[in-house]
Formats: sequence, C-alpha cells, structure tokens
Amino acid sequence: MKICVHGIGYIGLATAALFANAGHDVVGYDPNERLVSELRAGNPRTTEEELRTFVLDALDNGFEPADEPVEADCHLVCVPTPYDEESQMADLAYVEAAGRTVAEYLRPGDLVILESTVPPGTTEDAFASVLENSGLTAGEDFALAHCPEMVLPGNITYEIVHNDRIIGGIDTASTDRAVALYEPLVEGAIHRAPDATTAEFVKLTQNAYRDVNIAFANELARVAHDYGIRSRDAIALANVHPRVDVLQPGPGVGGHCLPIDPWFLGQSSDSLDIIESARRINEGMVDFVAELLEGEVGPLAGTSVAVLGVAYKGNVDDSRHSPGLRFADLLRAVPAASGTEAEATATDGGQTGHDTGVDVRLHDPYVDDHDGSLGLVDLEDALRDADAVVVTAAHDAYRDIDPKMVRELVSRPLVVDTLSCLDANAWRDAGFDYVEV
Ligand SMILES: NC(=O)C1=CN([C@@H]2O[C@H](COP(=O)(O)OP(=O)(O)OC[C@H]3O[C@@H](n4cnc5c(N)ncnc54)[C@H](O)[C@@H]3O)[C@@H](O)[C@H]2O)C=CC1
Ligand SMILES: CC(=O)N[C@@H]1[C@@H](OP(=O)(O)OP(=O)(O)OC[C@H]2O[C@@H](n3ccc(=O)[nH]c3=O)[C@H](O)[C@@H]2O)O[C@H](C(=O)O)[C@@H](O)[C@@H]1O
Repeated sequence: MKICVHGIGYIGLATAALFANAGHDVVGYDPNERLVSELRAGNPRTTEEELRTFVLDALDNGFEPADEPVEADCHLVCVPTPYDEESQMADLAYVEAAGRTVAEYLRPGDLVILESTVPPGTTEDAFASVLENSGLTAGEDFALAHCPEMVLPGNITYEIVHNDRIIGGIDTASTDRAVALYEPLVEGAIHRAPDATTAEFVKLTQNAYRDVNIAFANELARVAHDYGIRSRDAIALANVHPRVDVLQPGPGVGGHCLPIDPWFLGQSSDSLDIIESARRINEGMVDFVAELLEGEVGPLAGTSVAVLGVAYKGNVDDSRHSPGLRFADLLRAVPAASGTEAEATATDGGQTGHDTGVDVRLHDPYVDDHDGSLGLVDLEDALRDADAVVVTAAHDAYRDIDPKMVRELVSRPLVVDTLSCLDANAWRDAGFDYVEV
C-alpha cells in the first residue's frame, strides 16, 4: 500500500519505518527541509541506537523522506500537538495544517489516520471538517480513524511493534480499514474503540493515570519525610500487595505528554479534580527539592549549585517540560542577598556575571545545546566549587560518576539525588551528605 506519513519527527519517523520495513511503499513528508535532507543522507536524529538501525533498514527498504507530500492510499498524521499556556487549550494548528495538506491530495477511497495526541472530539470535529475542504465527505468518500501512539521514549523500537493498540474510527468501516492496516505488523493486541472520541479519551486517560500515580508517590515522599522515613522503602513494601502499584517520587513530571495530556482531557469539561491536583503536586516538587537543599545549606542566596540533568528523564535527550530546567529557574529566581556582588550585578541586568542569588550550573550529557540557549556547561565546570550537587535526571552516565572525583572538585560535599539513582553508600563513603527525594 502507498502510505504518506505527515510529520517524521520522533513518532512519525518510527511509524514510517515500521510500515516501510513491513513492505509498504512509504513517503515521509516533513516541511523541515533540514530534517529531510539529513535523513536522505542516512542521518536520523536520534540517540536511540535501535531506532537508528530501524530507520536505516527502512531507508534500504525504500522509505522515502520528502519535503513535498504525495497522493497515497493512506495518510498518517504524526504532527506536534503542543499545549497553549495562554488559552489553556491544545494548539491544533499543526493538525489543522496537516489536514489542509491531506485535503489537497485526498482521493475517494483513501484512509486517513490521526496518530497525534489530541483532545476528545478532535478527529470527528476539527480534523474531519478540515479534511472535507477536499470536497469529499468523511465516512462516505474516505475513511477516518484515530490511532493514538503509546510508545515509551527510549524504548520505541520495541514498543511500536509489541504494544497493544487502540483504534477508533468515525464509523465501523473506518475502524475496520485502520485495524486491517496495523494488524499484520503489530504483535500486541488491537482493541477497537467504539468511536474516535473514545480512542482519544483512552490515550489521555493513560497519561493522566500515570501523572496521578506519580503525584501520589510524590505526596508520599513529602509525608514520609515528615516521619523521617524513606518513602522508596515504604512504596516498595506497599507494592508487595497484589493490588497496589505505586510509582516512584522524583523532582516532578516532565516531557511533553504527561504534563499536558491531563489538560487535553479536561479541555471541554469542568470536572477535573484529582487530575488537576496531581498536576499541582507534580509541578510543586521542585519547591520540595529546594526545601531539602535549604535544609542542608541554609539560605540559598550566595550558593553555587550544580544541577545535573536537564532532560525530562533518564537517558533521553528531550528537555521539554524538564524538572531540571524548572528547578534551575526556581534557583535563578532566588534574590541575591543584600550587599553582595551578585546583588550589584542583578541591578545591571546581569551584564557582569550571574544576576541572581544562586550561581546555577547546568549539565546534561545527552541534551543538544549547540545554540547555547540552555547554558549547559561541562561536568567539571558544573561541579567546580559547587556548594551542592542536585541530580534531576537518572542518566546512566550519572550513575557511573565517581563520587571521589566529584569530592575533589566541589567546595561542599552535598548531593541531593531527586531520583535515587546514585549509589548512596559510595557517595557517603566518599564523604558526601546524601539526601534523596
Ligand atoms: N514523543 C513521544 O514520545 C510521543 C508523542 N506522541 C504524540 O505524537 C505527536 C508527534 O509527536 P513527536 O513525534 O514527538 O513530535 P516531533 O516534534 O518530534 O515531530 C513532529 C514533526 O512534525 C513536523 N510537522 C510540523 N507541521 C507539519 C505539517 N503541517 N505537515 C507535516 N509535518 C509537520 C515537524 O517538522 C516535526 O518534524 C504529538 O501529538 C505527540 O503528543 C504520542 C506518544 C508518544
Ligand atoms: C502511560 C504511559 O506510560 N505513557 C508514556 C509517557 O511517556 P513518558 O516518557 O512521558 O513517560 P515516563 O517515563 O513516565 O516519564 C514522564 C515523567 O514522569 C517521571 N516519572 C516517571 C515514573 C515514575 O515512577 N516517577 C516519575 O517521576 C519521569 O522522570 C518523567 O519526568 O507518555 C508517552 C506519550 O504519550 O508521549 C506515552 O506514549 C508513553 O507510553
């Protein structure tokens, strides 16, 4: 079958490769010409080795990256769906733009699948009506379904094949067509949703559930701290019960899915309560980390803090909605102590040095900062003379750091391990005060 994938970023690229490797004739259209030419040259943008191999195999199998769309039997849309903080609504501009493009190439009998994560109702309402600019009618002249993507970043090559899938069409025939497309290449089960809106709702439910579960763990971490016990020991023991499965606390929830999908879910409803509280709890974890830090070093003004990890989680290169960056912002908002040099620089707009009370040094071995916008520094520069080391992403590279090397560089041996990813005994043996969330 001829398939045109619209948007070959993280999800679209893996999806295009999945179909190409299964023998379909796949064109991956993306308006980002640089991305397309890198792919044509055999350089997929990914730090996941298995994904790189999967995509290179697909290119060998005829997958064609393109900066122009084409006519196809199936159009698969995998474009971004950001959250607009101002309107507190999903920004559907990319979905609508892709829909307008598909409409130009749409022929009677084609199948259109929306994979992007969207608020309930989008496929049947906004997306269908843009596609109908073609003069064709959804359900009558072309099939239309939502097939949400559920892969875990970091494990996409395995999960894109092995995960169960939910498919909901705007009518039974659309669902049948979409199921028939995925069934031969997916090893997980395919579940038919009663309609496209339910499929959208299910995807958002999964991420909101995970966000709420993590918020519960984060709340337990605060409560356990009040009792002077280790929350992770308590959670591990609670989880021995066959019907209890609490996730792990941390510096908050990042990425571009868990922090925004709960808002998509509630976009046209006034009934969010626990889901909304979970968002507040998870966003507030950086304040708790700051409290832990303050409990050790006293007032933060005047301190130097190495923040290790601006990726939103371990071993990924994505820094969207990153707890590490949110924590850095919080530290940068600490006013300089009066009468200090830092206070003086604060009044000159920071021209002569760091302009806040805390000297924040950010490091991440995976995140690309080629334009310098994040201000990442080398590990040694981050650690040199630091008053505290705060680990905010559980990268393997951090687990492997030798605490004795760190001890040589820092001015004060304090580490706050927000994800409990370090070897606590090794750090204590190296002379560190070890604090965890
Ligand atoms: N990244 C993830 O782990 C997951 C993402 N999703 C959802 O999948 C969707 C895509 O996400 P990602 O692949 O991560 O985004 P991405 O930002 O990596 O890739 C999106 C691509 O779409 C392209 N694009 C923008 N406008 C376009 C248009 N009009 N026509 C064709 N291409 C266009 C962009 O240039 C970009 O390359 C989003 O809705 C996201 O929420 C769902 C599950 C997992
Ligand atoms: C229900 C579910 O597992 N959703 C997945 C999720 O991927 P994502 O990488 O965002 O999830 P994640 O690994 O839970 O990480 C999200 C955030 O939550 C934090 N986190 C995660 C687990 C935990 O016990 N504690 C915790 O604090 C992580 O550090 C990270 O900051 O969202 C993806 C998406 O929708 O994009 C989805 O495809 C994935 O399957």
